[in-house]
Amino acid sequence: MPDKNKADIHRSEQRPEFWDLSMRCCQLAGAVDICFFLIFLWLGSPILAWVNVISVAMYVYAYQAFRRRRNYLAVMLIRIEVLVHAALGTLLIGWDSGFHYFLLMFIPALFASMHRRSAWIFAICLWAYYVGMYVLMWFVEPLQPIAPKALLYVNIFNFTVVFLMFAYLTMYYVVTVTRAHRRLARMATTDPLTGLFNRRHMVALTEKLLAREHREPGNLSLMLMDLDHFKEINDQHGHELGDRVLERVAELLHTQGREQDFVGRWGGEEFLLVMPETDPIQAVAAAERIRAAVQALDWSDLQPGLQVTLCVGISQLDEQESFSSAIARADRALYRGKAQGRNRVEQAVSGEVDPAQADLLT
Ligand SMILES: Nc1nc2c(ncn2[C@@H]2O[C@H](COP(=O)(O)OP(=O)(O)OP(=O)(O)O)[C@@H](O)[C@H]2O)c(=O)[nH]1
Repeated sequence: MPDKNKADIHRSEQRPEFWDLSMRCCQLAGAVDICFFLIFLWLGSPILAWVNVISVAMYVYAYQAFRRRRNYLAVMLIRIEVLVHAALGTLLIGWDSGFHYFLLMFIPALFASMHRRSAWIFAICLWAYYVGMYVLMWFVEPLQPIAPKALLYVNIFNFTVVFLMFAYLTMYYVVTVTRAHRRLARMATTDPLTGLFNRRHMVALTEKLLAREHREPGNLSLMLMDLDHFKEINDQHGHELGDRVLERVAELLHTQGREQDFVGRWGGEEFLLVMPETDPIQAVAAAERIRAAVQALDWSDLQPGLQVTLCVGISQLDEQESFSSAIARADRALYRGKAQGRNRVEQAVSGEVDPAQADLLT
């Protein structure tokens, strides 16, 4: 493939929203030009009517070019159409027709599609073109004038179209940018496989909670969970099936928490459930419920006979204790559960881990 084409395709994959918006512009502009064709036929201005047929053809072609990702060609077609159409409309029926309003639509498009320096150069050229046309029409009479009332209607129509297009495109742009922001925020805070919060976000959420907890101590419980013999599941049935197991367990954990709890993927096959306002008895009961629910999961659709269990380590935040220290205690409890045969819930001992060592674990 020639390098130029490759570069064009590469550019087309950047800022997809802009190209999507450009395709919408083609549809809108094509529809407006069909209206113009009918209006100018009715007003008895056949040259302008047929100019609009050419314009519609150019927009159809530009739209097809966008679909084939030939964005450079499409953008050139649109630019030529708008520049020539505005100039012809103005020359034929006068400045008061308002065809020059369409040139203003270029300004945001230039800055959205080009490097800043090129955009400024084009914007200055556009300004010169606009002012040149205005000055020219001071000295030249329209070549195919229409009745003053008709001119007023054309002006109002053009103004309204540009007004609506600006409003619509701005709204579309804002919606697209907001959606992109949300997508980025979701990607930054969730684990792509399970859809649960990722470790970084869990730390951030819990730290926030801890700040409140240290001001007004309550009962904050941490539940660290780790699937048993997960390496064997991967080794015996494949990594793909291992991923499905993680997804299904994550789904279950997501449904088990209360409204104030939050759950995330802490590591490979480790999960963390943070439970505010939960005393040790409630935490153990919740952990037992989860342990039993995981054990009871039905895997027959994925791998008949598969059995999945997990161990849970629970810790309660001690007064003025750091998050990493509480997690480290839960981790110790968890591995006690592993050592005692797995598929178990274990409670951490208060003050079990030296907070200095605990920092190494998060
Ligand atoms: N399929 C899959 N496997 C993962 C993922 N992340 C980590 N693992 C695997 O999880 C396994 C964890 O194994 P170990 O740490 O030895 O623990 P285990 O086999 O569960 O043993 P115990 O925890 O002692 O019961 C490793 O084989 C990792 O490759 C993942 O996203 N998908």
